[in-house]
Amino acid sequence: MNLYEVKALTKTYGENQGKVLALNNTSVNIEKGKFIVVLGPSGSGKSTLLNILGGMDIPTSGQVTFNQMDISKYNKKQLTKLRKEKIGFVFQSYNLLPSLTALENVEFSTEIAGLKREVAKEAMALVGLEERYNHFPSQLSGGEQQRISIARALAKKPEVLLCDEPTGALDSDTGVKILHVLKSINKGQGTSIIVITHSQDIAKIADVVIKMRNGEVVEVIENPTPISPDQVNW
Ligand SMILES: Nc1ncnc2c1ncn2[C@@H]1O[C@H](COP(=O)(O)OP(=O)(O)OP(=O)(O)O)[C@@H](O)[C@H]1O
Repeated sequence: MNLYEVKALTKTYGENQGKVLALNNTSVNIEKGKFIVVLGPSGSGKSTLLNILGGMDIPTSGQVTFNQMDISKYNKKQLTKLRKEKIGFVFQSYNLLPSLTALENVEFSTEIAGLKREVAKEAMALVGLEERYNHFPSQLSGGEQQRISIARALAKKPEVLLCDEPTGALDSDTGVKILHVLKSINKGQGTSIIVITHSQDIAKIADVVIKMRNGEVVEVIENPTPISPDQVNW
């Protein structure tokens, strides 16, 4: 079963001489429930693709379906609802609200999604931070802040977690811990996970690697034997 079907997707930014072709008539299917890595050099269109999959940006042309729904035709209101209810985002920067505690940051997301408050605590437990409810972001390490941002993304019970370089700002030990958290959510909750990375080594933990170059998906590689995050050569 496909979570996403991307057909002939093109995205251009700017106009005339300043025009940039970020995605160039590219197609790919993304299976449900998998741990997917999108791998490619800087400027190859990874973030642009992820932003369109997450309903944060709209294509110039082409089609994107999410659970067979054509989200490339969605208006702003429909995209907001999609992001609010179905998609969890994790970025390299944690984007936590500094004046809210860890738990309040996570509850914020639960409330927006219209779920019960307990879901926030469940999400904190999934990332192993039950003991940090009342800490403010400034009192937490980078890795802990990233785990809170993952909990916040999980606190709306999303179908998919879209992660743009989630370990980009972390040292190797902390990065490995974050990859373990993402893997355990994928295996334990069945949440589909899509991670962007430049790293060939991180890509080895994925079930499927989508390789991008010059705005196109150039290869989709199934990996029957993904390695554990502990084995990643950082
Ligand atoms: N909002 C924007 N306005 C103009 N150009 C953009 C915009 N966003 C992306 N681009 C351009 O589109 C191309 C693809 O960018 P994108 O961020 O998708 O690549 P990427 O593979 O994620 O790169 P990186 O790994 O460096 O983040 C780049 O040439 C980039 O400069």
